[in-house]
Amino acid sequence: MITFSNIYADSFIKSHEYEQLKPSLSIAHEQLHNQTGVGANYLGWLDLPLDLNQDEWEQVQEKANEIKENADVLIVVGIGGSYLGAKAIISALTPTFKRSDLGPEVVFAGQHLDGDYLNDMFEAFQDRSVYVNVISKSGTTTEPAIAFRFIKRWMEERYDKGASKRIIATTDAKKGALRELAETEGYDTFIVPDDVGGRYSVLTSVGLLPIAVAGIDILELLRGAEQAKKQFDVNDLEQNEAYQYAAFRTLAYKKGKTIELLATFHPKLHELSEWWKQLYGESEGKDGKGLFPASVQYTTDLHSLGQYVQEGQRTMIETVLNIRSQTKTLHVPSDATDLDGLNYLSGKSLHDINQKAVQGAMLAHIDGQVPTSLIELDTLDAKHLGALIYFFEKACAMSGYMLGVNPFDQPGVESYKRNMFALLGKPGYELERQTLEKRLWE
Ligand SMILES: O=P(O)(O)OC[C@H]1O[C@](O)(CO)[C@@H](O)[C@@H]1O
Repeated sequence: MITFSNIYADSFIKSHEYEQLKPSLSIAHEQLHNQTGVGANYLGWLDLPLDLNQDEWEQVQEKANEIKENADVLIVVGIGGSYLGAKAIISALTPTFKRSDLGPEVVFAGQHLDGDYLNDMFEAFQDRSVYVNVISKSGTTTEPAIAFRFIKRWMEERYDKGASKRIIATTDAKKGALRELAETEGYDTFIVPDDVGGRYSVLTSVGLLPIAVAGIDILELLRGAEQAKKQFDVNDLEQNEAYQYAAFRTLAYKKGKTIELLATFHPKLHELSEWWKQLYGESEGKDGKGLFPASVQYTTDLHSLGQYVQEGQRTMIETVLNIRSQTKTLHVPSDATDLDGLNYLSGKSLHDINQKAVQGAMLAHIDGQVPTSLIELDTLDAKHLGALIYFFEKACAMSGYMLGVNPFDQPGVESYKRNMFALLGKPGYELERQTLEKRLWE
């Protein structure tokens, strides 16, 4: 279902190096599965594919059905792990150009602080039936909290007391500002489990509700993850392709590479790259360590960043994420005049042409001394994406442990927040405000 190959990088990383990494991999595996490593309170994601009970799944699906019946639009309010997973799966599995007969459109808010975006949204959806899913595990994240204040007011102006029936909160089971607000307002709620961090939460109701509203089969997604769990929980480098990926990137880092580029050739995977960047960036980028996770979307970016990848500083590795087969594809028509010189491609599918671009780019980048690996899905569907989520999460946790960091915290994210609160004049930040303002230019 999912395969990983590092054969294209074997001149850069030799087989004895993988051999020598095996003890570290085994230790990381034991730490994860025996819950003896750092951050062991946040390992709930390891069992999500098996744990989601029938009741919970049915409640999510039932609420999704209600929204599908009554709404034209679902606004999902959240940032980071509270929206990236759902956005990734929905973009991958629904048509790029939305058709109104395909159920509610799922859109996102609260992922930045731009007022134009909210204004545009209110204008666009003024005459459409709207539901809102506000998602915040902590309940205190500034961007979604501010966006939700605006959206809540707008919903109340439109639906009066009926607004509370159209707003669903996904948050902590017991504590936090959003939990309190939801209880006061009488919103329906879903729970973010205590032991699952935001960036590992796509297979909880955080991701599953918006994904189900978009018409995607969430059971298939979970089945895919369950199958992946069997495959990627095996403590054996030869058998476990998630561990091979973790080993590849770990060894590349040890040999001085500082950037990992995730390259896709399918625009529908663009948002999945965004999800991947948060997963790896927040999990590994700490204590002065970690590969910087960046992404490119080919072939588009072969005409911009491709130049750098081919000939710029040799600091990166590339991980190509490819889809082997496409069910619906177009075939190049033949043309009597052949003025564009493309008749040599007549009858070929666009997918096959894209695959030649994958091969051509990989070989070129290998020649350009970029160690390149390949992750492949047989096809793009809910089951494969469920498996891919588990593959990346498992490889990320393993890489983090081998790197010697806590892959489940994100202390660095707090620094900008403290400064922003101080500069905004939040009570309690008076001293910091003075110091910061002195440092600012007039
Ligand atoms: O769901 P919350 O608590 O609003 O957090 C959203 C995101 O913010 C972060 O905590 C970083 O600020 C991420 O780790 C998380 O995914």
